[in-house]
Amino acid sequence: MPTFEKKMCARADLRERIGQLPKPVVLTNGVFDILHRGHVTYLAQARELGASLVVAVNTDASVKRLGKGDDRPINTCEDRMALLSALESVSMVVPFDEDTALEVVQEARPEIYVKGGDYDMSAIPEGRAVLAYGGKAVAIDFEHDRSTTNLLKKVRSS
Ligand SMILES: Nc1ncnc2c1ncn2[C@@H]1O[C@H](COP(=O)(O)OP(=O)(O)OP(=O)(O)O)[C@@H](O)[C@H]1O
Ligand SMILES: O=P(O)(O)O[C@@H]1O[C@H]([C@H](O)CO)[C@@H](O)[C@H](O)[C@@H]1O
Repeated sequence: MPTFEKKMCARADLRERIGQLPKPVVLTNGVFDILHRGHVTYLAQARELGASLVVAVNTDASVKRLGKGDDRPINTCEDRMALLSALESVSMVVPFDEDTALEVVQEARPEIYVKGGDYDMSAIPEGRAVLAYGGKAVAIDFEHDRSTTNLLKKVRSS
C-alpha cells in the first residue's frame, strides 16, 4: 500500500484518529468527483488556515442522492478518497454516507470548517454547528473557473 493511503480513515475510526492530528484542525467535505485545479487550490488554501486538513467525502450512494446526474459519481468513493489522500495539503480523508456532513462535524469538532465560496456558512447545517460550539466557519473564494460538471460537458461534446 502506498504511504499516502494511510491517510484514508474508516468512519468508525474518525474520533480516535482526529485526536492524533496537529491542531487546529480544518475540516471540509464534498464530492470531488473529477479532481481539478479549483479543488486543489481550494484545499491548499484550506490547509493554510490550520495545522491539519481533514476531507470528508460523500459515499457513492450519498452522491446519487445529491442528484448531480444518473451517471455520477464517475469515480468511486474509494478512488476519490485515494486521489485526495495523495495531495500534500490533505492530512486525512473519511467517507460519509449521510445527506450532509453534519454528523462528521459533530463527531470531529474541528476548530475550523471550510467550504468553497458557493456556500453561505450560516445557511448550511455544518457551518451552523461549528459556529454554535465556538469554532470558525470560512468560505473560500473560487480562484479558478472549473467544475466536474463542466469538464464532463467538454468531454461529452468532443
Ligand atoms: N473552482 C473551484 N474553486 C474553489 N473551490 C471549489 C471549486 N470547485 C469546487 N470547489 C469546492 O470544492 C468542494 C467540492 O466541490 P464539488 O465536488 O462540488 O466540485 P465541482 O467541481 O463544482 O463539482 P460538480 O460540478 O460535480 O458540482 C466544495 O466545497 C466546493 O465549494
Ligand atoms: O461537493 P459539494 O457538492 O459541494 O458537497 C456537498 O456539500 C454539501 C454542503 O456541505 C451543504 O450541507 C453537503 O451537504 C453534501 O453532502 C456534499 O458534501
